[in-house]
Amino acid sequence: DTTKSIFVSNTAAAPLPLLIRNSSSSNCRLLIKGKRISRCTINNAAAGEVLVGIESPSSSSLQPTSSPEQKVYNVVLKQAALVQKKQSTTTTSTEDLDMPIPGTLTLLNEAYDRCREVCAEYAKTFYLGTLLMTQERRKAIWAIYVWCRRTDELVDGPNASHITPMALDRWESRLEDLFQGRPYDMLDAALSDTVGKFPVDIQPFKDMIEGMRLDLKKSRYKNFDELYLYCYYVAGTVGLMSVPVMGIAPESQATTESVYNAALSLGIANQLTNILRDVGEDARRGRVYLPQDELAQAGLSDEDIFAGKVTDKWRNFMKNQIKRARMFFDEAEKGVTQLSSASRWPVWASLLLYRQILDEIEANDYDSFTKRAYVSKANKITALPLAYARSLIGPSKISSKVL
Ligand SMILES: CC(C)=CCC/C(C)=C/CC/C(C)=C/CC/C(C)=C/COP(=O)(O)OP(=O)(O)O
Repeated sequence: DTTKSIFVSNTAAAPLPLLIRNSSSSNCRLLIKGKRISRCTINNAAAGEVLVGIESPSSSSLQPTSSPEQKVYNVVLKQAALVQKKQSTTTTSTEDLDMPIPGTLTLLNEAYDRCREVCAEYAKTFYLGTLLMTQERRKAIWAIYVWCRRTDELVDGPNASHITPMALDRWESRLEDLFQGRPYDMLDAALSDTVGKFPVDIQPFKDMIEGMRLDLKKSRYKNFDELYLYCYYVAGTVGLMSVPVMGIAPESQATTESVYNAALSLGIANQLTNILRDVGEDARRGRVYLPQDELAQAGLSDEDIFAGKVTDKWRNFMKNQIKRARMFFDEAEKGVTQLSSASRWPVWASLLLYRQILDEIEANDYDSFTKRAYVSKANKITALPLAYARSLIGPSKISSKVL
């Protein structure tokens, strides 16, 4: 196994090595060639310096799930295996033989229609993108979106202050029921139908609920390990849920696992971006979703976050955090080309648009305390054709070798 060393140029300082090794090398980790997902640790040894260390598991994934990314990686493997199993049995699929009970089809159509409305209302750009997908796929994405939104609303919505861990347990048993074909309400029925049609595993859904549990009891993250796990729970899971529906291009030679790793990275990148954008808003709710050890290394404390002053220490801290979020976007990019052609455009669009928020944070001189970085309409409009152009590039033998 080879060890690659590339350089990240960093303001005026000399370039510092960014070590990327693959899984069997010691002490360094990143998601390499689809072998495993990883997360990066940043040490700001001195102002302006960044060392992005990427450690690898010291042993195989058969070991007990001790570290966060081992835990996450096992979910990736499980989901990838399910997709492969489904692919190998599709020729004998009984899907079309299922006889709908009279009346259920209309109800189901209504359920999907309601999901469509919610998606169109709350995620306009993404909704437009889903219209490019096949009918079956877009309905499935709407159903997944609506379930995620409802889950998120349990802890973030108007009734959030009354939410108890017990309510989340009930939500989880509803989830188990719908996966077994026993939906509780109309919107659940749409998802129940979706998970019967596509090889979606229940684990990412359960993990998202786990993320909500975590959010109820935790408002500080000791280090990036802890933050990474949180980001997986609340956003990486969405990537894993989406790929079986979006589909991998039939001509793709990338491993299923590598595509899932990319999807996971996009979720993590989006969530990290969200966190960096919403520092002030979260602080006003008493929450700091930033790694405490990295804050301390940068000479910052919670008090500085609550005071909300943009200082050089803060700017340097943010530069490193933004760099890390961009690395996750870069990893995600490698997987988008492997998706089925109609799914690539909306994914590129969301990637390009969300990544631009990081540019906006920079343009705001890192003031995420009083400003909410957003992408202007003009920038949105230019991103869409760019996303479209990129979506025309599909898997090639060369790119699959890179993965
Ligand atoms: C890259 C490959 C192979 C596949 C794509 C897989 C996908 C769709 C990944 C994306 C996962 C995703 C959309 C995660 C959610 C992340 C997130 C932080 C959403 C923010 O939601 P809101 O809080 O509603 O956002 P705003 O506050 O910006 O409106």
